[in-house]
Amino acid sequence: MSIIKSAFRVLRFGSAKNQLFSLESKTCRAFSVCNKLRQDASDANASKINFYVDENKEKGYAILKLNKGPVNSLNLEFLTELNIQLEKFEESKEIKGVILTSSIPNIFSAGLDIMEMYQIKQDRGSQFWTALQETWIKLYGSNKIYIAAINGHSPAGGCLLSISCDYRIMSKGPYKIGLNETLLGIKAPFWFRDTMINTIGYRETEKALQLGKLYSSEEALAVNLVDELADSKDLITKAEEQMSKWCAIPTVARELTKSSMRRDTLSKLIAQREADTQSFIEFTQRDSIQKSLRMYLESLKKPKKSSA
Ligand SMILES: CCCCCC/C=C/CC(=O)SCCNC(=O)CCNC(=O)[C@H](O)C(C)(C)COP(=O)(O)OP(=O)(O)OC[C@H]1O[C@@H](n2cnc3c(N)ncnc32)[C@H](O)[C@@H]1OP(=O)(O)O
Repeated sequence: MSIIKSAFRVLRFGSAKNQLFSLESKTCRAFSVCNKLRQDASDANASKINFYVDENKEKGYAILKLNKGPVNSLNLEFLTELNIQLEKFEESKEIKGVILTSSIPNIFSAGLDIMEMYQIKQDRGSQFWTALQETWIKLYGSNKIYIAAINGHSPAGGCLLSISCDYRIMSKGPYKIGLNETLLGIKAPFWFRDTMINTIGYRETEKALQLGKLYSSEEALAVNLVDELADSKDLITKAEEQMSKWCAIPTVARELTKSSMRRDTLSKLIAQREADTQSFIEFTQRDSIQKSLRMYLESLKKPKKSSA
């Protein structure tokens, strides 16, 4: 939204302005549908702490630590809470940037909660998908600086969260990151795909998405899926060093540059959010998809084989 707003300020006249205005108002309508949901989510989760926020107003940035055990899987309530927090950051005058990480050792995020796609009612499915779209629009379209400190596994939706940031540092270790949707029998949505293309390029994305490739941290560095590796103990320090560097850049120039790079990709989804939600519902209701999801869920729940 903020990027759309910045773009709106720059493109004062002509059809581009009208187009952005229409995109913005569609987005606002979709956001207002979520307002009740947000209230429900904050009531239901009043006693749980699904993330921690550590704001350092003096330095001008915050650290947001995902904390929804066991694996930070993204369900409707969690996404709704996150969206509220992202909005708070966006509105903050003191916060220039956010380091996005996880408090769960070895796990950044396991991606979408598969239970939100398996045997769900249409209403819930559409609320879930709308909330996910909103998270991506807020993160990818943010005027703030987002640095992902990827402290562990980051498949599928977890990878999307990190590639929606401006810079990624990943812990060295036996961790995997990538868009592995085909391994679940599903196709990555076009906006996941486009964010990946913008990060690692067309050809690498074409291979990665078809193969459902999960990259090791070294492989991820080699294809620019992440920008830097760090020992786990140094991850946050390195992210803070990087954040100081980004914060030192003149704000308006950086924001306008970011928005000019991301506007087209964002506009594509903003222009067709409802159709995209319908397509998610239609796709996930297919018997073949439900069967694939069931098998994938079973494989996750199988007792792990001993490596000895
Ligand atoms: C047209 C539109 C189509 C729809 C497109 C939607 C796109 C989808 C994007 C997605 O994000 S789908 C989710 C993809 N995620 C994964 O494939 C990751 C699966 N998880 C793992 O590989 C591992 O859990 C892990 C992240 C590597 C962590 O391993 P670890 O050994 O530490 O933990 P586990 O024992 O495997 O898991 C603990 C516990 O959590 C459950 N779980 C794991 N991931 C998910 C998940 N994504 N959703 C729901 N539940 C998950 C796992 O089953 C275990 O449960 P219990 O056995 O303890 O009950």
